[in-house]
Amino acid sequence: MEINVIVLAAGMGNRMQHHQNKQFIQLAGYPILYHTLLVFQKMKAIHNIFLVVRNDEMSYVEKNILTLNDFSKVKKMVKGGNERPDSVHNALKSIEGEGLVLIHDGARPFIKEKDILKLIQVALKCNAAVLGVPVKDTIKSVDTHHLVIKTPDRRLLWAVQTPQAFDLNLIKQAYEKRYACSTDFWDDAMLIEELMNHDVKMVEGSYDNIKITTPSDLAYGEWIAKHQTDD
Ligand SMILES: Nc1ccn([C@@H]2O[C@H](COP(=O)(O)OP(=O)(O)OP(=O)(O)O)[C@@H](O)[C@H]2O)c(=O)n1
Ligand SMILES: C[C@](O)(CO)[C@H](O)COP(=O)(O)O
Repeated sequence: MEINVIVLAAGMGNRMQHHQNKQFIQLAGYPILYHTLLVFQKMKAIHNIFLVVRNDEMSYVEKNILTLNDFSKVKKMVKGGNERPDSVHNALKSIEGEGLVLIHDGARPFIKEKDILKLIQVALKCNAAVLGVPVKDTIKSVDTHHLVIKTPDRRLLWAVQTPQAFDLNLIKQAYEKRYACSTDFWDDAMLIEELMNHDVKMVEGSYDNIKITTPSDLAYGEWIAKHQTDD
């Protein structure tokens, strides 16, 4: 069974307000994207990595990141699209055959091997699984005037992360149908939930698996890099 990973690195990083793509910023001495790729490169269970980057950044990545280690599992660099789902769709089109695909944000460098393995085990059984953590804050739903509509039962709320793992054909079919999705969708699993009438299983991950999104995440990221353990 082939296990493929799509690593997404083609965003603009606007919320980071940095002159460079946020994935190229140094964290614990290496570019963020380097850390992310290395986790998957080192795993026996992972066969192929499809790295999605912006067209004008392909040669930068080739020269400045892929040369920092043995990244032989990176089978292809795929051109990113305007929005995250366009980037995912481009990558899915370049993966052939059958198997599992894990979709991961390049901006989540603290993903742990043990959580990926747990996710894969579940996805192999049920074809669609995501990593997440129970929310720590109380969440309120509000209307456009910020009037509180509802306070959902916190015990049932999880913050979803990546990787998200799917049977390759299932997620390909979902992406083919995505223009039929009437609402915006925020992650890949939402397409499976909304368009494929298929269950998605939540797998408990780690709070450290943050997405580097705003400048304060960099300082927190340095702290995580120093203190992270395998458990
Ligand atoms: N067109 C896009 C948009 C996003 N991504 C990737 O998807 C991941 C999650 O997106 P996010 O953190 O929102 O990144 P950006 O879109 O770059 O951030 P921003 O919204 O601040 O511009 C990132 O690793 C990003 O590079 C991508 O590959 N292609
Ligand atoms: C997919 C995701 O990382 C799950 O938390 C998240 O939804 C990506 O959102 P963004 O707006 O692209 O940061």
